[in-house]
Amino acid sequence: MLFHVRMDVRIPRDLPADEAAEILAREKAYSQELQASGKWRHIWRLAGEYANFSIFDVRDNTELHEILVGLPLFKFMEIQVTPLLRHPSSIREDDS
Ligand SMILES: O=C(O)C[C@H]1C=CC(=O)O1
Repeated sequence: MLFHVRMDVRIPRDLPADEAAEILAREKAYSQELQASGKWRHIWRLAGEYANFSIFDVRDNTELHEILVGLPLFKFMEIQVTPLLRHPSSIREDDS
């Protein structure tokens, strides 16, 4: 199942810099591992925002939920999820 996910990152200004750096390093490793697995299919930065648009390709809602709650930055994020399905006019082979 494909999902579009918007993640807005809100790291508190008073979080110590070393703690923030450690969380961001774990976040990057976690994200890149999931990208390599194919479950996190795309990620884009939103210009001018500390946010991303991502596409996940996962088994079901439960797997997506487990991935999202496992994000090291999860407690500092606002997340919006939109389930996607193939458009009947699509000519692409890889969008379902
Ligand atoms: O920077 C972000 O958009 C938040 C987060 C998502 C993946 C990652 O490496 O960081």
